[in-house]
Amino acid sequence: MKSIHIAILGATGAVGQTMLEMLLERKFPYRKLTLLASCRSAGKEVSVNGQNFVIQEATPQSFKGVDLVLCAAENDVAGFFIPYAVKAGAIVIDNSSAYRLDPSVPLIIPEVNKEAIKHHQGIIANPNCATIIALVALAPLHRYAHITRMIVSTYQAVSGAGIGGMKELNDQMQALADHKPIQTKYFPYQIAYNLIPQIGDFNDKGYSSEEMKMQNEGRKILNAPNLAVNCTCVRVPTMRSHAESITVEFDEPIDVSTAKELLINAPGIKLVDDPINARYPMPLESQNQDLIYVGRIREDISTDKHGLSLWCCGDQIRKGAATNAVQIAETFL
Ligand SMILES: NC(=O)C1=CN([C@@H]2O[C@H](COP(=O)(O)OP(=O)(O)OC[C@H]3O[C@@H](n4cnc5c(N)ncnc54)[C@H](OP(=O)(O)O)[C@@H]3O)[C@@H](O)[C@H]2O)C=CC1
Ligand SMILES: N[C@@H](CC(=O)OP(=O)(O)O)C(=O)O
Repeated sequence: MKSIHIAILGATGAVGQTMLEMLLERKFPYRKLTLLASCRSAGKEVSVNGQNFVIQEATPQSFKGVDLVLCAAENDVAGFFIPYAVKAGAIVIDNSSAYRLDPSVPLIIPEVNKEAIKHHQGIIANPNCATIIALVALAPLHRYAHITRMIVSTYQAVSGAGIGGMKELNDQMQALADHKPIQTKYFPYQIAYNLIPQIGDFNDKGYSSEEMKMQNEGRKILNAPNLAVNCTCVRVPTMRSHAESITVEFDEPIDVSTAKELLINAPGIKLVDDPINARYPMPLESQNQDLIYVGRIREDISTDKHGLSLWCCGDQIRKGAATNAVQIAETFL
């Protein structure tokens, strides 16, 4: 693809705005850029790096002549518009979970399984943000010794729920400071000064939809249908950058120093692992950038199987969504 007309669907949202920033920051060589959102935003101007862009209302006709669509809308909006975009001949890189488990749709993290892009039939899916963060950190280890089991607890920032989630935390902090009643809309309970162990709906075994993504998407991305995953996802009152505690079992021995060596040279990772000097990944350090921070790497002392535990943090709007999608788009240049 030489001279690209690219569109962002959901361009006013947390992910869509960051996609726009990433296209500009990474100097993506587009010929034309179309920004689409709901009728509520039509005509609004957005400004990024001193450049102004006007938002258009998305309609089924919006995709005529578009080569690439970066979709940053919720499942129902993505599910409605994407078939029109594909019919119009565009390649769609979708951030929603609408198509992720469709066998005809590659589910891509460029650092992990870029080669699968070539099987696309018009749609390429961007994985769940917590899954991207975990797998960027784990893939270099998995290439050395296969991961057979993962036990994960996530600490997910409010921005994972979009622009509305960030506003809700800010508003609640302000209301509490002003001794006013707090409002909840995006989260089921007060999130300020709280933790909420629910992201998505629960299945009949008691796991939330967010927790099942780590298993189902992880198996597809790693091409490991028998990978055993037990995940607990928690919403925490941080603004940006998810954190994860991960314990993994491997089919072969892998010691802590080998794991550190593999990670220090791996793309997309910053190893911050010096606990004696209180250096470990934290969301305030990993936010607003694309690197996944990994640290606290240690032997799993609870088992004599080959196990390691680690802790990682990553900005889920950047590498967990917008940048991952733009990296996929760059493979079409
Ligand atoms: N936030 C995150 O960390 C991550 C989000 N994702 C996924 O990315 C997608 C977007 O999430 P996020 O940016 O957080 O959400 P936001 O709520 O911040 O943004 C939603 C976007 O969708 C647009 N939209 C809503 N309804 C329509 C419609 N009828 N027609 C066209 N556009 C519409 C909104 O436009 P308007 O402003 O006009 O309403 C807005 O641009 C979701 O699928 C989410 O699951 C994936 C990984 C991480
Ligand atoms: N659900 C994630 C963000 C997200 O949108 O994920 P997904 O695209 O898988 O729904 C969170 O709330 O932190």
